[in-house]
Amino acid sequence: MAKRIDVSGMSAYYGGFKAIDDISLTVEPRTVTAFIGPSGCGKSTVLRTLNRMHEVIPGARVEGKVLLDDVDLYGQGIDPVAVRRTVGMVFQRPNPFPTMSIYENVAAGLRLNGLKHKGDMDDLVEHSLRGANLWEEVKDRLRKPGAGLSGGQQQRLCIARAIAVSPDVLLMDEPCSALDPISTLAIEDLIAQLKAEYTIVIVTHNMQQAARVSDRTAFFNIAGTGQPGKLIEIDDTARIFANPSQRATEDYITGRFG
Ligand SMILES: Nc1ncnc2c1ncn2[C@@H]1O[C@H](COP(=O)(O)OP(=O)(O)OP(=O)(O)O)[C@@H](O)[C@H]1O
Repeated sequence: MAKRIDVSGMSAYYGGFKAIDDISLTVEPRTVTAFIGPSGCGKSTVLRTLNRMHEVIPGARVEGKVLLDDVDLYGQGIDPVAVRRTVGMVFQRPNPFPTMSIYENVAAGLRLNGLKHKGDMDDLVEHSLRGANLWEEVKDRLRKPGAGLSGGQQQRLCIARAIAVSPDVLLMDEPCSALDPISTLAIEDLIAQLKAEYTIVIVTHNMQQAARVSDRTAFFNIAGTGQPGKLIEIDDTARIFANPSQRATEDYITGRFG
């Protein structure tokens, strides 16, 4: 059940340092939005505010609103753990649970959600691994350690783990930056398929990747070291790459800056 994300007037801090200033943007259900911009402009920080991972860092806080459909994720009585179940995340480095088997990596979140029935578990594990385009490669070695897979397979395992608990949104923080080109293409194909069911936001340093996988692109920038990151513009990806409305965006995507 893909949901719409609506960020308004959002600023994010690390202690006294304002890392993000007054961001507003909307992400429609069943679309892929890419966050691009130079290092330190706050792409990962914004991503982590979308599932309340930002505040895990001591002293970090968020101002403003993040709505998932009509629910304010920072509203009173909202459980951050429940938010993280609804808004799944895949990280830069594949991080399967190292001591767990392939099967258990996918099953772990389902067990936390209280699922006990073995037949249901088997079905959901298979469904999630198929959803992550990994089933055929691992179906005969489900009880082997997840850490024994290749980097690209491990990242697809992490995606299987993330989708197993049926999130509404998938956040991906440079999911291909540790992968070779073939594994990168496999993940990009997967993102194109997952879009049918999820709202996806991906941080990437790779312009071609943003152009290939996303419907919308958000360009962030910073005025200088120590300054907060700002959203410069968000628009259809084709437009951002062909005819952006801001000069800074054009300079960045044409490689004149950043
Ligand atoms: N845990 C942290 N504690 C303090 N400051 C942080 C922390 N994480 C990030 N920052 C700062 O917040 C700002 C934004 O960082 P962030 O990682 O969001 O940028 P980014 O655009 O994702 O960068 P990159 O492309 O290099 O990953 C930077 O100035 C960074 O130094």
